[in-house]
Amino acid sequence: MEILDGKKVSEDIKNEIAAEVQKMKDNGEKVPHLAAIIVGNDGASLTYVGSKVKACERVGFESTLIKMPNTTSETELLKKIKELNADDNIDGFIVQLPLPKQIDTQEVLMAIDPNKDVDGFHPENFGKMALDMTTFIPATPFGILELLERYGVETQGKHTVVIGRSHIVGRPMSILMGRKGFPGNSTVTLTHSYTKNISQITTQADIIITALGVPNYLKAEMVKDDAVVIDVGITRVSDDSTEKGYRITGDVDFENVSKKASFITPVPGGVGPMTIAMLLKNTLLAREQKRLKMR
Ligand SMILES: Nc1nc(=O)c2c([nH]1)NC[C@@H]1CN(c3ccc(C(=O)N[C@@H](CCC(=O)O)C(=O)O)cc3)C=[N+]21
Repeated sequence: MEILDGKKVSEDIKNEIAAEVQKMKDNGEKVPHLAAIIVGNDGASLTYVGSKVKACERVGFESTLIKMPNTTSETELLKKIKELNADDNIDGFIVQLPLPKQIDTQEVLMAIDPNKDVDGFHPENFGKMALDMTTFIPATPFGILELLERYGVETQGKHTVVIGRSHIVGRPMSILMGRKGFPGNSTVTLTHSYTKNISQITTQADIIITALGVPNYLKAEMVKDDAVVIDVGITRVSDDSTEKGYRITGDVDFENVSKKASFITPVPGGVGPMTIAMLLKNTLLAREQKRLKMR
């Protein structure tokens, strides 16, 4: 069994990005500038956005964090988005999800200029992704592809089972793994809450990607020998023995599943740090006005 070390690979990627930023500085060019809007004060969301800002500093990007109250109306948020769309100083921005219930998420995502949509959530970018066109690939799926690639995990002709059909992870992941190119060319099964006999499906999988948010969901009996297991789950469970009073846990029963898997991502230190690194990568591409295509 080999650990897919997202913490380490994300550091490598950040070093690569920092070197690109240094070149930009040496040439007297403007460095990439990422902005993030966060509405409300959900603890986990604030932590993630904080990590994104810190990562920007680390690679030499400029960053702007815009905090709006929980009571923000959709109109107010749309106005802020229009400002960022028009601001030539901002290369890319994200609106942290989830949003408070008075705000329609799809309306918000559609308001973002597709050229600044470094999350890749705008329907135009999502559509391009599905059509194998160059675009911003959503950061979490992009991070998973990058991990598979850097560890030389074969995806071609493999059966990939994705658990969970969220717009930000499961759905794009199912599309990307089945796309032409590398990593891709996989045969994909997308499972969700209406899937029957899920164990019968997961035990056929060469690659399993769980994005559910249910701690210890994926048990050893659900996994065949030598499967590749990618755990996208991140759930905070209270734990008084830790400094913060909580620890984070994935969807996978790591202790038992890791004995069977050929490759497995840990939580923490797997997909999470990769998500942040790939958001930076997309912002660099936005600055360079480039998009990514699979090879
Ligand atoms: N518009 C938008 N884009 C996102 O990309 C987005 C979002 N909204 N909303 C929430 C999810 C979640 N997400 C994570 C990012 C980093 C870690 C991360 O760094 N995790 C660390 C540990 C963090 C901890 O200790 O809590 C790890 O897994 O090792 C986790 C989760 C981005 N998301």
